[in-house]
Amino acid sequence: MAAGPLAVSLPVPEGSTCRSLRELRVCLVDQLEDHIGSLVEQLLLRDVFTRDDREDVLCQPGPRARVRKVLDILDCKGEEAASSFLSLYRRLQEAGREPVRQAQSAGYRKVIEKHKQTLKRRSECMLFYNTRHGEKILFSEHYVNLLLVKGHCSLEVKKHEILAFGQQRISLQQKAQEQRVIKPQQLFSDLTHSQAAKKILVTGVAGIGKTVLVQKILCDFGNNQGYFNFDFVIHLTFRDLNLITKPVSLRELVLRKNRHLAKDLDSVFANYEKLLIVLDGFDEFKHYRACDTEEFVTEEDEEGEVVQIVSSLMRGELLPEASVLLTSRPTAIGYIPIGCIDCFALITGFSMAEIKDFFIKYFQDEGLALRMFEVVRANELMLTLCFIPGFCYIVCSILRDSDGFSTKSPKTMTDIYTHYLVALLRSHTQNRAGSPHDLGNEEECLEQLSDTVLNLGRLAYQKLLAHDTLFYSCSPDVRQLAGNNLVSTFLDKTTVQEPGCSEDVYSFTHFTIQEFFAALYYVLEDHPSPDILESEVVLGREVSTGYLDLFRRFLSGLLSERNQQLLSRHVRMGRSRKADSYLPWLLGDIRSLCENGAFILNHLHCFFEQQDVSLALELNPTSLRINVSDDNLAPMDYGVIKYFLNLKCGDIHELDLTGTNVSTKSLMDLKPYLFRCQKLWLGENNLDTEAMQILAEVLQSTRNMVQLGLGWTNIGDEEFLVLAEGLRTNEVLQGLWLEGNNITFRGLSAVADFIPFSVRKIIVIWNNVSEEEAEKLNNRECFIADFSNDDTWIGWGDWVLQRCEVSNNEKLVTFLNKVCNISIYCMEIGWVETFYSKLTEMIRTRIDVCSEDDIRRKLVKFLDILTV
Ligand SMILES: Nc1ncnc2c1ncn2[C@@H]1O[C@H](COP(=O)(O)OP(=O)(O)OP(=O)(O)O)[C@@H](O)[C@H]1O
Repeated sequence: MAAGPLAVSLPVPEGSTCRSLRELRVCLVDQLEDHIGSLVEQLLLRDVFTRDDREDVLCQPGPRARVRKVLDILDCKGEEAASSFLSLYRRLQEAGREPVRQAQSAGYRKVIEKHKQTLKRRSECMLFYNTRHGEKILFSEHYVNLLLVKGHCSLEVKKHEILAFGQQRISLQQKAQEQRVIKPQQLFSDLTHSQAAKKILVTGVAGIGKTVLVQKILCDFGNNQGYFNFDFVIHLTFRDLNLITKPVSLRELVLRKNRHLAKDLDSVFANYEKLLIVLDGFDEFKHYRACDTEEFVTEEDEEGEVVQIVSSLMRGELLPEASVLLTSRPTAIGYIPIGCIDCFALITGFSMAEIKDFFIKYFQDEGLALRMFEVVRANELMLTLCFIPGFCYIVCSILRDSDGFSTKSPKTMTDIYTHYLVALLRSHTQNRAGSPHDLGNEEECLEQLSDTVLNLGRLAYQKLLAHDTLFYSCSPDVRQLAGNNLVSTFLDKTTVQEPGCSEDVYSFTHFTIQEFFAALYYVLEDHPSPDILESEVVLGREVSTGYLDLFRRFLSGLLSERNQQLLSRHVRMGRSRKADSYLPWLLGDIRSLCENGAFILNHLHCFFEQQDVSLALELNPTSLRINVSDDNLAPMDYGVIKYFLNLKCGDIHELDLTGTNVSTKSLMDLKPYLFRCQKLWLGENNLDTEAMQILAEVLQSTRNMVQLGLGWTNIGDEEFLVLAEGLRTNEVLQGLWLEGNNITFRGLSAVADFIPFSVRKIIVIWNNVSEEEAEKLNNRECFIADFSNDDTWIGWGDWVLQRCEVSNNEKLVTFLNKVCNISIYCMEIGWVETFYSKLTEMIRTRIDVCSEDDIRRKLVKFLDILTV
């Protein structure tokens, strides 16, 4: 039997709720037997019941036994659960007091069923950005939980999210919102025991899943999974509403896509408190700025402009008790009359578990999915944006087509961001209000799109140079953009509440998107002002170290031929003249970095972005020194290093992996290249026996390695002895740097017998060696256990000074932190004094030309230390 409202209402006694329920038990069983199904679902939804509780109830024989089971469980759970139950009960009571309406009739029930079947059919397939014919994907098999949060997010949280990378970005997402996450059904339920929300606004950035959430609601409703408060859900999209140019009535609007309701629409409207109207994509509405109209339509048959009908529904002037769910990107919500919204919810996308789930559902083969997921997890930059389902989807489709980036393109980060940009441009400009496609003129369309992209790019570029990630709506460059529809695809808006006023703050969805747009602007604009790279070239120094790394990588990728071609199909661009000057500049820079041993990692990324193996032929440095030290290397960093080293064969004069957090696995991956190294620096990493085993194998057969640096790597006797095995057959090693480890005199003595002839020094200062033992070691030919060996240390000092010379300011500070610390107490040794006075000189010169205040301050501090 179908459940109707309660026929009789029970007076609920005062006092303890549990006790009251016990007293009312017999009557409740009578009253609730017809409602038990939906009641249990509601209890589950409010987290009063667990899934196990529900199972316990549902396996009882018959509805009366189920009610009794519910009451038993509530009794065990205590007061809070009993109160929640009571509030549900009261709602049923209230419904019971209302006059028995047509809703009860069998005919009405049949229409509900028919409508549900229609929604079920319409929502059973998932439509992706680029689904093609024959690619029917079942919604239920592909839907992944979305994080849906009630209430607004603070600016502080926003700021963190924009800047955080990779895993950190994704877990921030989860942590910040854990407390407020709700399920889609809870949007409509009365969580606070007050009145249920009737007018609900769901917002979130482009591609975050607003439309998919709507589909989820329709699908669940069609499948009788929840939403029992509603008899009908009517789905309207603003994209469709835009096509209506004449006055229209609500009845006509509904019937356009719901002909099956033609005969029964009166009943649907008559029961409007059981009706949910979903309006999807407010930001796409042609008239979204005119919604605060005061001209209302109050009857469902009254004709009016579409905007009047929409606004009347939102404000409750038309079908006052009907529920309305509105979705919109954040940038347009300022045009929704504030007073009409009861509940505000934000979709924040996926956290790590959901991203993984998405991959599993996408690839439909768990093994493959997990492999692909690992590819993404290893790529910080790619992972960063995966909180947006739309991006996740694009990444997956690219991974599928390119077999995990191993064979075909796209291969680089810029490729992925460009695909994302193109997909959004394509998907969200079609039929979009005021979009160029409306003009039906390809040329004009391209023009407008290009202008918008250029304007967005200019904003991104200028704000990047000013180190800004949040842009206030009052600034003219933002105001100029705010009215543009396409802009909402890429900008996010947060409204900040200040005492007495509120202010809109814009940001790109993520900082990386801003960096990407800034680079795009640099490519598209003939004379960007200021020209960041120009000033670098002219002034001969980097404007802001590190800060522009990602901008440069994107720039290189965007200047590559393949991305220029892809983009030119969607935005107006000639072959950028910048590419002609950029490549010689990049190659020239890489050449000198290889020769002087300065930090090269970001340049290698730029080189990788080009994906042009022929470039390697043009690059012939006199020596190959690869310095990537003092940066925590991510798997994608190793990828670009290996890419470069594969193209440049021959000896590697120096590979500096100091302080990179290199793992044993990465070392294993790098093994083929280690054989080619003449000098290998692995200091300041935690190395274990397995890592030593790898190095021992390299030492056994290398014909190249003359210097191996393992200072401060936390190795003790055990690890050292594993390494030493490799020395037995080695004939080329000259210097082994073991300073700052835990090796004992015993360990060192044990290897003394088979140290190869070639070895001239083994530096063992700061190990587990007493002064006396150090003395003994110093007397053996190659051990150096203090600073008295001038030859060695002068050589070391020269290397340090050269490294300082070629380091940019940021790297220099990191480096000075280490070398200024070492041994002030050794000042009386001759070479130390000379070394420090040269260092002081170098710092002075650097201070003179330093334009960055914070760096200058740090340099002055070092100077103070050294000149005491
Ligand atoms: N919950 C989800 N489960 C699986 N895939 C999802 C989910 N949400 C979104 N997606 C994927 O992301 C894509 C974009 O989602 P959707 O169109 O719902 O975003 P949107 O927020 O409506 O974006 P816009 O504001 O640009 O219209 C979908 O086509 C789908 O591929």
